[in-house]
Amino acid sequence: MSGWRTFAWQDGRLTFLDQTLLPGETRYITTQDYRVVADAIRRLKVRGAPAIGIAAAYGVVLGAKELAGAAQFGEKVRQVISELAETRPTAVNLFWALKRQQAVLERNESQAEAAMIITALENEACQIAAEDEQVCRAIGENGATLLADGITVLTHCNAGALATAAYGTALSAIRMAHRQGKRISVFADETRPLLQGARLTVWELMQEGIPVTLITDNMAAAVMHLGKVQAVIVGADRITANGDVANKIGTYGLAVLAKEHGIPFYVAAPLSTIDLELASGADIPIEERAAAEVTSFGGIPVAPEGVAVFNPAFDVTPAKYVTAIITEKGIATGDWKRTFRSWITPNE
Ligand SMILES: CSC[C@@H](O)[C@@H](O)C(=O)COP(=O)(O)O
Repeated sequence: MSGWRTFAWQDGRLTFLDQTLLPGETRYITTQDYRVVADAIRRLKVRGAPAIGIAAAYGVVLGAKELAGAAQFGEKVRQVISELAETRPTAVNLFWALKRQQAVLERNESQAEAAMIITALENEACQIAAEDEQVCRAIGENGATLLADGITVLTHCNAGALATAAYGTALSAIRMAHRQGKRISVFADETRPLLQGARLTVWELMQEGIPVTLITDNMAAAVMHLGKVQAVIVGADRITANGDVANKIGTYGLAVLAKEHGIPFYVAAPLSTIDLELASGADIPIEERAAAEVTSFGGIPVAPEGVAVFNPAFDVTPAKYVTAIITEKGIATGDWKRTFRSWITPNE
């Protein structure tokens, strides 16, 4: 990637790229305050399921550092974990990463001093970030096997390096195929209301020299009908035991369209996005965001004041529309529950 990183951890400070300012400005925020991390997750300065988990894991470290020396240290760190868990409800990676930090706290709490617990939490956060980079690389290598030379793929939202520690998930597959010398072109949906496709996916792909064409969300049906797309590949915020997939609002429509046009619909995600505790997509909490995201565009009002707005940030694609789920362990093409169980050991 061309000289930018989603995260850096150095000398007890977290640095992250403010994604709300892209593509106009590449500005990093450096903080020692977990509240700044929580706020960044809420406001989508850090966004994308794996990236939210990584940011939250570092947030726990920052919170614990601030509490070093406080009475009832363990209890207070648990409160920081709860606060971070309140930031966004849909991406399960957030809760997966916080559970890992909670487990570190609980393993060390009875015999270790605060300083040792903080070191253990820091090691775990760095491990979560390092693992994500490896995992995304593996997802990309597995996903690239599905992308033939010369095809055009359509993607939605941003499932790229910005949404992870590096490489991305859906965009990792595209990246790896491109790096292998395959000629892959991309249609990027703009992804209303917050334009992750236009602002972030296009930015990432253009920096890597991958041919990308921007379309508005309502053009996807037409480009498929015109025979311009050979595969759809998206990321996920949560995948349930039966293979249902929550991802950015608009994904479900693309899956239905892909089926109608006989186009494969691929989902690329790490195992940390699979939630075996939920039986189906109906159980996934779907975040609803502020009306202003819909009633204005780039800060300019585009609807009469006071209009009623429904603004779900995600939708659920039923498993029957999913051709394959690409993970770091391999590619699932059905029999979801059994395949996921064979990949995920309890507590992983
Ligand atoms: C690898 S990121 C996968 C998903 O998190 C991504 O597709 C998505 O829906 C992100 O939504 P966002 O609201 O921008 O956090």
